[in-house]
Amino acid sequence: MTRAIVLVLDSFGIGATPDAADFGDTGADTLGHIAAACARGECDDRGRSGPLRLPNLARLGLLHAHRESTGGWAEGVAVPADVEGAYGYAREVSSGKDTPSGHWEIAGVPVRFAWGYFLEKEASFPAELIEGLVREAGLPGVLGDCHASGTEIIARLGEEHVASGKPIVYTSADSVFQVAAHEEGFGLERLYRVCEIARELLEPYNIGRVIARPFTGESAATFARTANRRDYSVDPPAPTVLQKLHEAGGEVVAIGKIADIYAHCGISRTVKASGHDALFDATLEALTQAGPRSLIMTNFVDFDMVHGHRRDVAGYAAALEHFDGRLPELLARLGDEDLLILTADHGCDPTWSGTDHTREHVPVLALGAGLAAGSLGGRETFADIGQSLAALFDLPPMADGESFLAPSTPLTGTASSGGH
Ligand SMILES: O=P(O)(O)O[C@H]1O[C@H](CO)[C@@H](O)[C@H]1O
Ligand SMILES: [Mn+2]
Ligand SMILES: [Mn+2]
Repeated sequence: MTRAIVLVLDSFGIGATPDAADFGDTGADTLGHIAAACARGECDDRGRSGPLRLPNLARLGLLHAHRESTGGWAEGVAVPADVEGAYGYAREVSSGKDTPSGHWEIAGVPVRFAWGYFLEKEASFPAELIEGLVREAGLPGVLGDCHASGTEIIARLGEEHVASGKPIVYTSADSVFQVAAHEEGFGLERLYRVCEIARELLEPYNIGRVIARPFTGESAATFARTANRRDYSVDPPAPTVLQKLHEAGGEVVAIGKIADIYAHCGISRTVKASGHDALFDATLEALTQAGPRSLIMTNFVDFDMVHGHRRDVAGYAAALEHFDGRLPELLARLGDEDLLILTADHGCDPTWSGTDHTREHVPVLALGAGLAAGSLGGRETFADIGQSLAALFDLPPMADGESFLAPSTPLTGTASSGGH
């Protein structure tokens, strides 16, 4: 029985990386700044109050990992006497601080090439791209064509979109082309079709993702994005550990956005769920069903999408506390040979300027598979996770990363005994 559960807390950074200055992110610290705001009483909102409480993540070593990353304890958060997990922090070698780069690097494949970006804040897209999209998708035109926050732009242009039938196109500091349209007025399937056409037209521009952003509501005051978001990613540049495991006969269960992020490469089964409770429930259910050689990977997107990008500090704190509160349910279901890894794909410091991601270390919290409790230190790349998974599943080593699983763990013995 060799099973791994990888939970990606989307955007949960634990302190700026050495190269953060290249991204304008010197001093960013998603966990540290949320903790400090809570300690100052600034997050007494929506049913939560006081210092940040993360007892279960702390037992796994989160606070120790954050201290190793930043040099200081997260303010006001209770530090446990004993840490039960192996903990560390990892820096990113990929060129970007976007979601696909982070996830692919976690799976052992860093993105060393430079993505294309739309850098202009206004009139962001080349005229021939928009002309092609209007022509091929039969559109009356487009709105937006700028850098924007997705919630702000539907409040600003949503009514004009509904009246005109022109979809809203926008981008950000990430390598993305996003299309927002009303789910009923414009039509969900039509929006997906527009995105598929855009995906093809964007081929020369080296853009990582096209994202469909459907919304509902009657007016600017009530427009709200729905769970029918869909991401159209390019394929990872090389086979990830998900693909290696899948091809070797293992089962890869992708929960939430995971399948979209990996462009459906190396996925055995996709489980869609919306909201952290549903994602957590789906993860528990998948673990109950998981066969002897399986990887369950879940992306908890709301940390990023609902709180990080929205610069909603109290909401981020509450979401972390809620996630932490559910962790014991998962820990209780883990077998001795199971490996649990908690990590993140980039930062999105909700106290930072703008609305974009922040270049940060991510936590690497690991439990099980014979790992001793204690520090894994600073890891040179997120790919150490992918390399560890390759070792766990007795796959050929990945080109990048160093495994943190000791060669003498019981699992290596299981693997070499030919049990699978
Ligand atoms: O502001 P919204 O639409 O949430 O967009 C954000 O989500 C995108 C993909 O994660 C990022 O590139 C960022 O721009
Ligand atoms: Mn992300
Ligand atoms: Mn994001």
